Amino acid sequence: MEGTIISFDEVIKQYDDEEAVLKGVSFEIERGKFYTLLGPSGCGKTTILRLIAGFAEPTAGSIYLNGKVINHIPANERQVNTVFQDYALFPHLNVFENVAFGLRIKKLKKDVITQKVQEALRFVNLVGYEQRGVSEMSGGQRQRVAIARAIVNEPQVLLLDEPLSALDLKLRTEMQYILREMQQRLGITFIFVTHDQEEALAMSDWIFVMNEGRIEQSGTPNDIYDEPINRFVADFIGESNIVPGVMIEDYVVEWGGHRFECVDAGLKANEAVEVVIRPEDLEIATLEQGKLKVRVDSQLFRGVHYEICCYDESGHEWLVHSTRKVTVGSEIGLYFDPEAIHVMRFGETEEEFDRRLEAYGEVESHEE
Ligand SMILES: Nc1ncnc2c1ncn2[C@@H]1O[C@H](COP(=O)(O)OP(=O)(O)OP(=O)(O)O)[C@@H](O)[C@H]1O
Repeated sequence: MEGTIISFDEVIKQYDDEEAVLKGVSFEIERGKFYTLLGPSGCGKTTILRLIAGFAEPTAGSIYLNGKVINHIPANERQVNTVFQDYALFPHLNVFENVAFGLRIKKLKKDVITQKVQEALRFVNLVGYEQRGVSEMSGGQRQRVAIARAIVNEPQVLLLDEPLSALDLKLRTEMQYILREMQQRLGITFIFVTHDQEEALAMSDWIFVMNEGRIEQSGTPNDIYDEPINRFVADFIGESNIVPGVMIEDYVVEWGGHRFECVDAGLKANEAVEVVIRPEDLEIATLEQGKLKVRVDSQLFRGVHYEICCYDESGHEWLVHSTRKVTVGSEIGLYFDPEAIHVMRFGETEEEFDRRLEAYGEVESHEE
């Protein structure tokens, strides 16, 4: 079923007399997609999950589930389940009993419970582990038991609070694939919390980037990576080179005393802007071919690429990811395509950014 399943309308959450943890958050979640709340520690991600689950109530604003306000509906009456960071499994129970727990509370018949638990275990690939104590399992296996326990209740929404953070890198990557695949097979809406930007980019249909109780930007992983709307998002999602510049006119931006062709438009002439170029979009070139002249300061081998730190004539630092090795101390050129430049307005909000893109689209279609 398509359509909105959860929405937040200007939700504020304040604990005691302290500064609000959520400062007016609005968003819509569509059925059957994989959403990620991404942001630094303390920005309010877990608070959003707690509000959706019913473990906390908003101070102001409304939360809707299937079109109905659920601000005061108790947690056990919402078709929502949570997988916590520490899995919250019962250590003294075996796998079967951990997964069956919620069903026993609902007093379902024994054979129905067995059938549902088997189905959930099949889903997470743990058939045969029914009698195993959860304390005798690996982190990844325990994670899968926690997921089985959540999906056995057939929730409409599954909330996952940093479920992979306790795993080592290899297992985490493996679980990212498994979770993503599981979400697509189940067709349940997943709302996943992480502070790991690579994890968010790899797994999500849609990302909300949060900072200090607000959503800074929302969009597909590509939107957010390619078109960050401000310095916070550009810095938080991947590594970026950010320089102050001036928009001369549509498709021409200037910084460090040089003008460059770009693909951005819709800003005011002579407007002060910030220019973003990703390190992997800078190519090592000769001094003649390069658009920027820089001196190589340091170079680190990172396995797939070299991470090269350079400085231009005005002392600005440029980070380059390249498979080519350079000589530290040498002068080199850096080449980039006009598409590699992304121009951001200072402190632009998401609404302003959307309006600018829309206005720009109208200009484009007039010209056709
Ligand atoms: N029950 C509570 N009482 C008072 N303050 C709280 C409570 N729960 C959370 N907070 C505060 O709310 C802010 C946001 O916390 P939240 O757990 O939502 O952030 P987060 O983005 O999930 O962070 P993390 O990634 O570290 O879990 C923090 O400053 C936290 O100290």
